[in-house]
Amino acid sequence: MADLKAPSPLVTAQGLTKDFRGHRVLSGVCLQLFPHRVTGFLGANGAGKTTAIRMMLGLLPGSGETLFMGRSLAQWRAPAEVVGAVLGGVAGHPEHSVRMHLRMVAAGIGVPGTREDEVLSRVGMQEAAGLRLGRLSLGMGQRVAIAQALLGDPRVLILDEPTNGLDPHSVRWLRVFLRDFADDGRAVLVSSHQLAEMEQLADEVVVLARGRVVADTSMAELSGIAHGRVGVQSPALDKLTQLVEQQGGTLKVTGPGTAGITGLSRFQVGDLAAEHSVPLHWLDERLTSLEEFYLSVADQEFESR
Ligand SMILES: Nc1ncnc2c1ncn2[C@@H]1O[C@H](COP(=O)(O)OP(=O)(O)OP(=O)(O)O)[C@@H](O)[C@H]1O
Repeated sequence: MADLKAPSPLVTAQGLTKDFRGHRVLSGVCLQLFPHRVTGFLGANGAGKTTAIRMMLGLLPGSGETLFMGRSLAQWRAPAEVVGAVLGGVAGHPEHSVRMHLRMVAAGIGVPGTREDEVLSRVGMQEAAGLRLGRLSLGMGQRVAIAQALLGDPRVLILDEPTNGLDPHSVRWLRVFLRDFADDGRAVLVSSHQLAEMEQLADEVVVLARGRVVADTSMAELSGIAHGRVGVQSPALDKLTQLVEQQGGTLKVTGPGTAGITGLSRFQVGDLAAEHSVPLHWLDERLTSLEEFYLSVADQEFESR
């Protein structure tokens, strides 16, 4: 039954597909971003996260579609009010002060006068307004990049690997900041290949492996699977669900063809599947990390192509 209270997504990306020189790097990627939610975009280096994010923002051509509150970004009169993006550190003239830089970006996107001080205070950088861009530490540069993304007061924030190179203090700050931003009814997409960090940052998670979504679930569910459930991949999950439930277990679908099972051991699940001719493409239990989980699924995906 449909959940009547489920909020509508602020962002819907569908069928994102991209080839680079005849090589497919994204295959039909779909994801949704919801208000009040921090969604993690998790995948190893080269999985396709940056490509997908750039396509969503209209910075890279390809097939598929991304709608922000029902419209493509190009249809919005003021896209900076819809989405802010952090795609690496702050890019500007190294001799410009932080304030000057933000003022110039604000003028470029049609944001009036004094908003730079407001966004600097949002990221705790009021004191740094007079510093030159070229003298900022990595962590400060990241905060200024976030301040820049906030200039248009966007409903959605998209950050590509924002924790790269950050010290633990800055990562903690980012967690609190993203939580506050989402609590205000906004949506966040944050990509990372660092699994432990993602577990702290995100409520929902979309796992990308070799250009495909291999899991789309809550972080709690994924952590549960990774840390002590039986994970399965099968083209016959409906039949497997019935069998598992008959045996007193529970099966939760976590992504295309993947699921987590509780209440049965992997031996029981394997035997049950064999007895009823349910094909299993992957079966594992008590994985120690999310990385093992998604690499196992990715390898299975890759081999079955
Ligand atoms: N401009 C390009 N030309 C050719 N291949 C590209 C280009 N950009 C990305 N790729 C390839 O596309 C694949 C996905 O890259 P992408 O940068 O999207 O991955 P990622 O998940 O963001 O990884 P990372 O964290 O390393 O940036 C990789 O195999 C990469 O080599």
